[in-house]
Amino acid sequence: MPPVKKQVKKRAPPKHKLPDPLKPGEVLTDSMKRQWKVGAAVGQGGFGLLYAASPNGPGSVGPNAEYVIKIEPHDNGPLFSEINFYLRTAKQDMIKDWMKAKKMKHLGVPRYIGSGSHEGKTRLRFMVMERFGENLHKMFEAAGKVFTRRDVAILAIRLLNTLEYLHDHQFVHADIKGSNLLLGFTKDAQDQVYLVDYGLAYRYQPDSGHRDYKEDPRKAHDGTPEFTSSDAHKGVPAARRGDIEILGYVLLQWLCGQLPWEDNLTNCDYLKDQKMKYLKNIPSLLKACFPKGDCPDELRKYLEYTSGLVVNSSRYQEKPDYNYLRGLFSSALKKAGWKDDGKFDFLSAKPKSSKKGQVKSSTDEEVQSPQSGRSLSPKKRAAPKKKAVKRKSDESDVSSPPKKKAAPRKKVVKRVYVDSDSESPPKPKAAKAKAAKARKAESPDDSDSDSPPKPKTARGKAAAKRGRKARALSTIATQTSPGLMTRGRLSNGT
Ligand SMILES: Nc1ncnc2c1ncn2[C@@H]1O[C@H](COP(=O)(O)OP(=O)(O)OP(=O)(O)O)[C@@H](O)[C@H]1O
Repeated sequence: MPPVKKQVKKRAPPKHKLPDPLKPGEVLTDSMKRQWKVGAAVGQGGFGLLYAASPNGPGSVGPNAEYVIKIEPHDNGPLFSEINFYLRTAKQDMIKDWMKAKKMKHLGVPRYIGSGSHEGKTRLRFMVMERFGENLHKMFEAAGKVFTRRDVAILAIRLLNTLEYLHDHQFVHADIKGSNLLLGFTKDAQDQVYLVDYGLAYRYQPDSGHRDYKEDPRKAHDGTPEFTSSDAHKGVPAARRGDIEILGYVLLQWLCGQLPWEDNLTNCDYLKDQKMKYLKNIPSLLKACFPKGDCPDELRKYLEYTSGLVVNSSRYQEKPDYNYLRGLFSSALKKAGWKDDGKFDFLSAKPKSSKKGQVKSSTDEEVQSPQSGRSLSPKKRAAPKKKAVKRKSDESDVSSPPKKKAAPRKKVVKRVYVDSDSESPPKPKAAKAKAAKARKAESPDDSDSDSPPKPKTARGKAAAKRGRKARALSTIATQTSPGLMTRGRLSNGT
């Protein structure tokens, strides 16, 4: 008799819901008893709403308020996970000390400001953040879907700095992409880039040591399809090399306009096979992306390094060579005589209107306005919005993108929330009190994060039962324009 194939049952993901909106003027009190007044809505994610906010005081919250409050229903998982990440890694002193030790002027990790719970019509969880401006995906679109080689080199160095900090603090981000990279809010801070959305951040190296390499098809394909790492496609826990790989795809897209697998983003197995095929043969990837053969040298070397790091499971736990990778881009800048002054070329291509994420407000002009009198890269100006992704013939620094048509945007994507404190994830009621106690001891200043959301899925319950990390999945129907979608988020302006 032929062996009976074991059926792997797919678990239904939990449905995350959006919170009831707050009214302007509402006051929230965080776990440190600081009061925050809510202003206009400034953004919306798949699970939460964002409002401008100020420390409570007389008058209403102005359009230039320095803070943002992100809210989610109390029993949602992602914000709980995100707050946990911030508490562990993004306290102001930690960031300050790191910058001092590394002699850095800027680090793209947002500082933790505060968090708490709020009893309104329903119970909410909230987090106070620094306020940021436009996201890089919008800048990329506004620039005609190409960034200059100079901008990409500066961004690569900044992002490698950011990743090194996260990795040194036991976390990986696992969802690096333009729409999660925000510029500073004020005109003075427009040359600063912050990595946000830690809903997928994963503690790859808890105190007990680095996680083991283990493929699990049930957990496969987490992340944003075009950038998902090959480990994630195989259901392997996220590790440092995955962030390096994801960043490589982001840099590649910025330089060539479109990744070769963007023609079929709905098929995760296709994406996995394509990435594996190209990772094993970087020249073929470069040929597909740069048919004229003009791939910048630093990107080629970055991708070759990444290929060596990720194709073999034996290098899963390896610490990436951040210095080598940064050096590739700083040498390119030096060679071309470009300064890393942080004044990006793409700032002169202004996004037309805020569709989603950034709700248009009177401050939009300030956030998006080009740097006056700013000279562009030696070779070219950014293309006008919506122009075909083509480079002028004199643009020797970058080359034409692949001509493939992007497939209609993936309809259903998986949003995975991995509790950043993977030892104390959202747990079922029975385990909740125990987890709360442990968490409180770890995070004494966060009275809120001691009450994690209850998992509503068989998966969460099973995970808790087995005493291992909990993960909450959600699948939300999406149909969006390429790149704008973040996991499970309707980002087509609706
Ligand atoms: N600190 C901030 N200041 C200003 N805007 C922000 C800030 N953080 C996030 N945003 C904007 O709000 C939107 C939603 O943010 P975020 O991605 O963190 O939410 P989310 O619910 O986790 O969404 P996603 O569906 O992408 O996971 C984004 O478009 C982002 O540009």
